[in-house]
Amino acid sequence: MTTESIPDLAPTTAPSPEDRSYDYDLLVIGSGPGGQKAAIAAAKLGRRVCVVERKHMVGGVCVNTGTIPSKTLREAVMYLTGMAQRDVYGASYRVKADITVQDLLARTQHVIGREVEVVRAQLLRNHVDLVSGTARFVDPHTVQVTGDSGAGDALITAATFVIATGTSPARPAAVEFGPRVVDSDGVIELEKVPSSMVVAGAGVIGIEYASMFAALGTRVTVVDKRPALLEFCDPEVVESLKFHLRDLAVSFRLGEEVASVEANANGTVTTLSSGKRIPAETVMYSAGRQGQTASLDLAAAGLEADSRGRIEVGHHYRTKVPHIYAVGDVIGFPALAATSMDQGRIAAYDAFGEPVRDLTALQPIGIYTIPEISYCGRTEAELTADSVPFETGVSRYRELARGQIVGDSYGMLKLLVHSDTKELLGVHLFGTGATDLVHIGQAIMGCGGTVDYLVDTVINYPTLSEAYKVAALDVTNKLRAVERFGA
Ligand SMILES: Cc1cc2nc3c(=O)[nH]c(=O)nc-3n(C[C@H](O)[C@H](O)[C@H](O)COP(=O)(O)OP(=O)(O)OC[C@H]3O[C@@H](n4cnc5c(N)ncnc54)[C@H](O)[C@@H]3O)c2cc1C
Ligand SMILES: NC(=O)c1ccc[n+]([C@@H]2O[C@H](COP(=O)([O-])OP(=O)(O)OC[C@H]3O[C@@H](n4cnc5c(N)ncnc54)[C@H](O)[C@@H]3O)[C@@H](O)[C@H]2O)c1
Repeated sequence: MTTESIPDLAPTTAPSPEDRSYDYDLLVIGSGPGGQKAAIAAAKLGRRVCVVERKHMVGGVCVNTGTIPSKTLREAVMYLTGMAQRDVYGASYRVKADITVQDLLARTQHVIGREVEVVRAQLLRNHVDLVSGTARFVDPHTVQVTGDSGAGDALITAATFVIATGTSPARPAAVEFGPRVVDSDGVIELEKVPSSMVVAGAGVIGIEYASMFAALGTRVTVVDKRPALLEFCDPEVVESLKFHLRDLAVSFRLGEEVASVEANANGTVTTLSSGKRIPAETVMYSAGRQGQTASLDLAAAGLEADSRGRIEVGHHYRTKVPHIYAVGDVIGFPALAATSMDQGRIAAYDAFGEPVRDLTALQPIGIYTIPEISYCGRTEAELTADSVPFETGVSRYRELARGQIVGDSYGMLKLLVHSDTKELLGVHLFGTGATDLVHIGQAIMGCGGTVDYLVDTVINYPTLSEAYKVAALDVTNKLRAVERFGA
């Protein structure tokens, strides 16, 4: 939550590096992407930095329960099911016939372990102290750290603070969670791949896990109270995703609310507000997240959180208490790992008077469904609402040599181009490599480039990047046709 109401204070309120009146120049609470980058940025400025994190959570939600486990699980699913190769070797192609949770977890645990080591090593070599435990404010310059091992509490003082405590899954009071009813933390600890599953809440988390389980052969029913899926994305792309998921036996119950979930030893029954009852072996709840601020005693620091546990910040992520910053998921939208990292870096620079630029408005979105989705810039609906004249250019992977080689016949790239200036306004991708490929379009848009750049640029062959060239020529042909027909 960023707001204009918090004053943009400058210059820094932090003491000089020589001032030793506090234990640290910066104390960071939480070691997820936001906290890590804040700590390292401050350490690079020669500051004395400490990070407080729970023993089993080094690397944050990102490494332990969120981004990294889910994306590694997806990779394991893609490999073991042979999903990406079925266009080439046939619909019955599998790398392994009976995929167990152990098969999937082997890869996930390996990657998590390595990532935790990377985080520890980076903090260590930058001389950042990592203190194990849960932090709670005692006053605006002091936290009490309760050790995980039951060791006594420690009081640590600091001149400045970055709160990067992230979020945890929101758990409705009416739903009893257990072995059969899990949230996104519990789904990576299931004992077996369920034969059927209800996914309650089709945000990004819900739809990514729905894709993975559907690929594993689970019969998935997706329920969401919103009438449309991923409504911020290009509707054509979302339609393609739904087509693919339906092909994997996913059912959609959109515009429907989960009223209650009953679980027993045999399975679960999810009741919707419309009265429908859906039986399934497992239910995964992914109906939003809650800021992890309850344990912080924010009032002792002069702060408060909203009803969803989020902290309000102003320019450069400063809270209303000038020496305390908040970054990452705990401040709300967009709640992404990459954004959190940059917010952490910017907050640390601001705290210590280092000149820093704001993030550019052009933010990429990457959704790791099967197949994956990515976009950057404007959507057709936004441009139409703003009366911006535009033309589209489309490239289908099935017409690219690399698309045939990798066996992706469904992928597509769509460019949105200003009809008069030829400026690139948006890029939307669906299919193999979408989350990487989007950055070509982002770079062109970031530099104010036009579609002519793509027309005049030679692109390696055979690559999926060639989709940009094909789509650019498509737009240009359409624009030329308007001129020709108009004349
Ligand atoms: C299932 C899932 C999949 C995701 N996939 C993606 C993705 O593909 N791409 C993407 O960009 N983002 C993804 N995200 C979001 C991404 O994980 C977050 O945006 C990112 O982790 C937020 O970073 P953060 O800095 O806010 O800290 P977090 O990673 O949220 O970590 C916060 C840390 O603070 C610690 N903490 C909390 N309170 C205290 C306290 N009082 N004392 C000490 N420590 C404390 C916690 O233990 C935790 O380790 C996903 C999230 C989930 C849940
Ligand atoms: N690839 C990525 O970038 C990625 C992946 C996963 C998560 N994330 C981040 O994590 C955040 C949280 O994701 P999320 O999916 O948990 O939250 P969300 O708030 O985006 O989605 C929750 C969904 O649950 C629905 N819902 C809530 N209560 C319901 C009910 N009773 N019945 C039916 N539907 C209900 C809502 O309508 C909403 O669509 C995202 O906003 C995103 O920033 C990002």
